[in-house]
Amino acid sequence: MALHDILFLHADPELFAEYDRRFGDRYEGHSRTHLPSRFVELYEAAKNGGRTRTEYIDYQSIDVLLSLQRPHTAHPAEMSFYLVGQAKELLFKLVYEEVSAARLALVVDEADNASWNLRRAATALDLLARTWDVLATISPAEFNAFREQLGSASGIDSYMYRMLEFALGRKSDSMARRHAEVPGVAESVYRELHRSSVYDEALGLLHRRGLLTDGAEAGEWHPDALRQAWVRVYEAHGPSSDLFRLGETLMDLAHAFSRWRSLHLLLVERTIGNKHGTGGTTGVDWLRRSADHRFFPELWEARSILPMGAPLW
Ligand code: HEM
Ligand SMILES: N[C@@H](CC(=O)c1ccccc1NC=O)C(=O)O
Repeated sequence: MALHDILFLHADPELFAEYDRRFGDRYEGHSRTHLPSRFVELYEAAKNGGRTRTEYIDYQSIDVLLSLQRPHTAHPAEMSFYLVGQAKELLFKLVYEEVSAARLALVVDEADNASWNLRRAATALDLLARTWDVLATISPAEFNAFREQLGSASGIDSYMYRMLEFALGRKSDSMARRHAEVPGVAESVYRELHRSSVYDEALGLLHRRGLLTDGAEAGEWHPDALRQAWVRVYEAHGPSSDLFRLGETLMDLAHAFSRWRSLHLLLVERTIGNKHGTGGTTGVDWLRRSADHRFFPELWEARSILPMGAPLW
């Protein structure tokens, strides 16, 4: 069993004592909170008379999940950085799945079912936005202790994040290209790049319901027509309308996403200041521009042109 094998977070002091007895001399350089997973497995198996799994473990592959924490250094703060990064990826996937389900519901004219999925997506994004608080407990010096080991790895290459952006309608050839050479990933990223977004499908529904009537040029809606369509929704429809609820739930999602970006920017500024990013950008300046982006822009812009006075509903 090589010591650089999968490392496992475990709290049982008996386990450490046993490990020390057997491999104490090979322990050097490793955090005392981590042990090779194979060792833990065999130890648990011996203790349980050969039974190594429960239905709980099987149901969510907990053992596999907990064997995937492999920080590259022994610096204690790296485990938090690593785990939060993994947790964010899982949550991006959850948001992506819900957005995909909403897109499908819109294709078949089920606005309320779409809003139901979007509501869950927005709530998961709120949770994602709060995870920055955990990273804010890592001081700049703690982060610098292991930052070099990250090499050129950066969240900018999160393909789950990128697919989510594409599914929401922020398509970018240049961002897709970053994954073009990655087998097993490129296909999914490019499929999402070329698919209609959840916003495209929402606009399709507005069109079929008679709220978006003119302004299509070469298969693209004119932004004026889109702004007017949302103004019509807000003026003529209240909370009892499925289109009103769709508009406001899309807004909840866009709002939560923008909050995630702004809090990321703030966290990065407090942690690395004006240093360049590991992904090759200028860092905070680049993130500031990215934080200005809004999903479903005409929904935001409709706010500026909604007339004063009581609505019609
Ligand atoms: C101390 C922690 C972090 C710092 C200092 C940091 C810093 C940065 C910087 C400087 C960038 C710009 C790209 C670059 O040049 O690297 C970036 C982009 C990005 N980061 Fe982070 N980051 C941190 C944690 C995270 C975590 C945990 C995630 C979650 C997966 C994440 C997700 C992203 C994403 C998705 C982008 C691309 C944003 C976009 O395309 O608009 N970051 N980060
Ligand atoms: N771009 C960051 C590093 C970063 O975000 C990162 C690096 C390696 C693995 C994951 C990362 N971010 C998300 O989890 C930096 O410039 O320090």
